[in-house]
Amino acid sequence: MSASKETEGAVAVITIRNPPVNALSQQAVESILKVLKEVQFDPAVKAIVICGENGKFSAGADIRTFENIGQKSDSLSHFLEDVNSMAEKSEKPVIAAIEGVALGGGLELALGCHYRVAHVKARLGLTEVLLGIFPGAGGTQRLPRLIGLLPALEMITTGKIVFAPVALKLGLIDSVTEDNTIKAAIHFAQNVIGKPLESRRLCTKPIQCPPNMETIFNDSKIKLKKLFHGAISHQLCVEAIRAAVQLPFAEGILKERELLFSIFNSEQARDQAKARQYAFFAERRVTKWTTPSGANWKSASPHPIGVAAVIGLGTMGRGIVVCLAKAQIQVIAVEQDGKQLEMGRKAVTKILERETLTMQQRGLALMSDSFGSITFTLDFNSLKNADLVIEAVYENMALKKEIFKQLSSICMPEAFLCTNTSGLNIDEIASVTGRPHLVIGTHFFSPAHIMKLLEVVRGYHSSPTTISTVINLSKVLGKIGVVVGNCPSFVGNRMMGPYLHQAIFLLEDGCYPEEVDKVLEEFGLAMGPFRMSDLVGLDVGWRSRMESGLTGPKLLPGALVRQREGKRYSPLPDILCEKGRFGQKTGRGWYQYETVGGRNAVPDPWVQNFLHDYRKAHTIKQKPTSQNEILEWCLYPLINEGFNVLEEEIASGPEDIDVIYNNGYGWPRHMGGPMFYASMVGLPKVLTKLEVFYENNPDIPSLKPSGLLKKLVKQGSPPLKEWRSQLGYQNSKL
Ligand SMILES: C/C=C(\C)C(=O)SCCNC(=O)CCNC(=O)[C@H](O)C(C)(C)COP(=O)(O)OP(=O)(O)OC[C@H]1O[C@@H](n2cnc3c(N)ncnc32)[C@H](O)[C@@H]1OP(=O)(O)O
Repeated sequence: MSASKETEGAVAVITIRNPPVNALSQQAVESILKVLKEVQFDPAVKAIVICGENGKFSAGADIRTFENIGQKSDSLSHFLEDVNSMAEKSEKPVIAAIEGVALGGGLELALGCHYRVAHVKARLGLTEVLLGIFPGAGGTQRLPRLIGLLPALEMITTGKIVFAPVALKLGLIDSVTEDNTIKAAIHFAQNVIGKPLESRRLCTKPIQCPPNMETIFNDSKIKLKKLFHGAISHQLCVEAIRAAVQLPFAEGILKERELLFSIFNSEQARDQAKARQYAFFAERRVTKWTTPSGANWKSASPHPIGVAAVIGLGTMGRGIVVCLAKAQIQVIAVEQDGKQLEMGRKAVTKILERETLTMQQRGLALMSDSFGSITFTLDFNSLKNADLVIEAVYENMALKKEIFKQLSSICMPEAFLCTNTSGLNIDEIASVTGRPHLVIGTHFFSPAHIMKLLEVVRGYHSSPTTISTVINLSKVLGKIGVVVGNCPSFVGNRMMGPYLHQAIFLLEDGCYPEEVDKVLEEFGLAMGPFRMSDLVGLDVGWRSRMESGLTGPKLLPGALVRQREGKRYSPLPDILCEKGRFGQKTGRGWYQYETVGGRNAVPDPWVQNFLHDYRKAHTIKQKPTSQNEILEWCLYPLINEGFNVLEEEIASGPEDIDVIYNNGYGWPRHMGGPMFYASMVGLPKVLTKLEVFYENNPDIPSLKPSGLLKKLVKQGSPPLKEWRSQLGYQNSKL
C-alpha cells in the first residue's frame, strides 16, 4: 500500500497503489505526500503525473478505516487537503491521469492538480454525501471555482457521478482520451512544461455567481429535504458551498473543516453516516451469498448468458426485456397473443428510445444498435436457443406450471429456467420440470428496468451454479441480487405484511391515512403505507384475499367481520375495493386523485366519513395515537418479521434484509435498513415494545416477539455484525 514514482524523461509519474480501488488510507496519503515532496525537489523533474494502479485513479478515502468515524474521516480529509494544497502550489505542472474512477477524495486530489486528463470511460464524482459525510479535502471550495456554482451544487449535494465526456463539457477535466490515459497525460504534461500555472490554481479563482444566490441555496435545501428526507449531510453541503462563494479560499477551507467536524459532534448525523456506510458495505456483503446447505459464492462459477428469453410482455416482462437488452444480451421476447406482442414491442421500443436519450445526455455515446438485439415472437419453439428463460406472466400457479412443463421439453437441457414471482412457491413450479436444479425465482421490482433490487429465490433443488449464474446476471444488469429462501412472499413482501396490517388497524382505531403516511414519510420512507398501496393497486391484495377465502364468495358463512380464525382482521381495504376504489388506477383509493392514473394523492373527505361511520357501526372508540406510537406500531412488527426470516434461514444475514429494504422498498439509507435501525434503537427496546403490543393484542400473532430477537437480547444484544453467528448458517460447510 504505497505510492511509487517512475520517470519518463522530464515527467515524474506517481502511481497510487492500494488494491482493489486505490483507496486513500492514511498510509496511502502519507506515501503520496512523501513522493510528491521528493519530485518537487528533483531538478530533473519538470512535470508530474499522478495516476492509480490497475486502471483506477482512486475511489477516495478508505472507507474501511472509518470504523471509528468520529476521528478517521475527519483527520484523513485534513491530511488529504495538505496533499491537494501541495500539488496546487507546486511550481511544476501536476496532471491527474484519471482512469476508471475518481470518486470522493480521489476527485478532490485531482482537483488539487493543475490539469486533469481522463479516459473516456472514467467516472468522476464527489460521492462523500452518500456516505453521510461530505467533501472535506477542499472539494466544496474547489469544484464551484472550476465548474461554476450550479453544476457544483448539484454534484456535491447529490453525490452525482459523471462520465468523462460530460466532465469535459462541464470543464471538470481538460482532455478525454480513448487510448492509454497515462501516456496521454505524460504527453499533455510535456506540452505544458514551463507554462504559467497561476490561472490553473483553483484556490486563486473567483466563483462566477448568479445574482439570486440566496434563493438558489434555500431552494436547494428544500429540494434536498424532499429528496433525502431527514439526511443531514446534504444540508451541510449547501452550507459549505455557501462558504465557498462568501469567503476567501483559505477561510472557506476552515469553514468546510468546521462543518465536517460538526457531523462527528452530532449524534444524529454520526448515526446517519454510520448507517450509510453500513449500507455501502452491506451491498458488497450480499454478493458473497451462502445457503443453509453450505453452498456459497465460492462453490460454483456462473455461466455466461449470451441469449435470454422473456415470456410475457406485461409491465414486468417489458421492463425485464429492456434490462437484458441494455446489458447487450440477445433477447427473445415471447407472447402468446399477437395484440399483446405488438403492444409489448411498442412499449419496449419507447423505453429504449428514452434510455438512449438519457445515455447520450450522460455522455455515453450509446446508440440503440449497441443494445442487445430483441426478437419479438409468438413462437414458443424459439426458446430452444436461450441460455436462460425468465417467465414473467401474471401470478397464477396453474399457468406458471403449464409454461414450465413446456419449457422443460423445449429448452436446451442446460438452460436455466427462472420465474418472476413475488411470492409463489418455487419448488412447486420446479416440480413439473425435469430439471429442478436449474429452476430459480427472480423477483424483479417494478419498474424492472429502473429498480435495482432482484430477490433471487433459491428453491430446494436450485444448484449453486444456478444461483451463481443468476447473481452474476443481476450484476451484469446493474442490479443488486440478494439470495433468499423460498417461503410465501419471500423476504421483502413477507415483512411488508405485518406493517401494512398494523397501518390498517390504526385506521380502525382512529387515525387517517394521511396522518399515518406523514409519520412514516417523515421517518424517511419514500412513501407511507397508504400512498404505496394506492400506487400498487388495492385490487392486487384483494384478489389474493378472495383467492384464499379471507373475503368474497369463498368466505365461510358466519365469519366475524373483524376476525378470521381467531385473528384480528380488518375488512377496510376489501370494502374500498368493493366500492371500486383500487387506488391511482381508478383515481380513488385511500386518497383521491385529480384523474384516473393521477399521482397527486389528496386526502379524501369521503374516506374520512367512511372511517367515521365504520368506527361508529363497530362501536370502536377513537384512540389518540402519538407520532412515535404510529412509528413503533408499524415498524417494530416489520422488524420482528425480519428476525423470523433470519431465524427460519430465509435470509442469510441482517445485511441481506437491509439491502432488500434500501433498494426495493424505499427505506432511507441514512437509517441503514430495518435490521440496522433495530440495532440502533436497541434490541431490548424493540423487544419490550413488542411484548407490550402482543400482551394487549393477543389476536395479532405477528406481534409475538421472534425467538431470535429474544435470544439476542438474552445474550446482551450483540452488535449487528455478530448476529450471523447466532443463525443456523453457522453449521453450514463454509
Ligand atoms: C472524508 C471522505 C472522503 C474524502 C472520501 O473520499 S469518502 C469515499 C468516497 N468514495 C466513494 O464513495 C466510492 C465508493 N466505492 C464505489 O462506489 C465502488 O466501490 C466503485 C465504483 C469504486 C467500484 O465499484 P465496483 O467495481 O462495482 O466494485 P465494488 O464496489 O465491489 O468494490 C470493490 C472492492 O473495493 C472496496 N471499496 C470500494 N471503494 C472503497 C473505498 N473508498 N474504501 C475502501 N474500500 C472500498 C469494496 O468494498 C469492495 O471490497 P470487497 O467487497 O471486494 O472486499
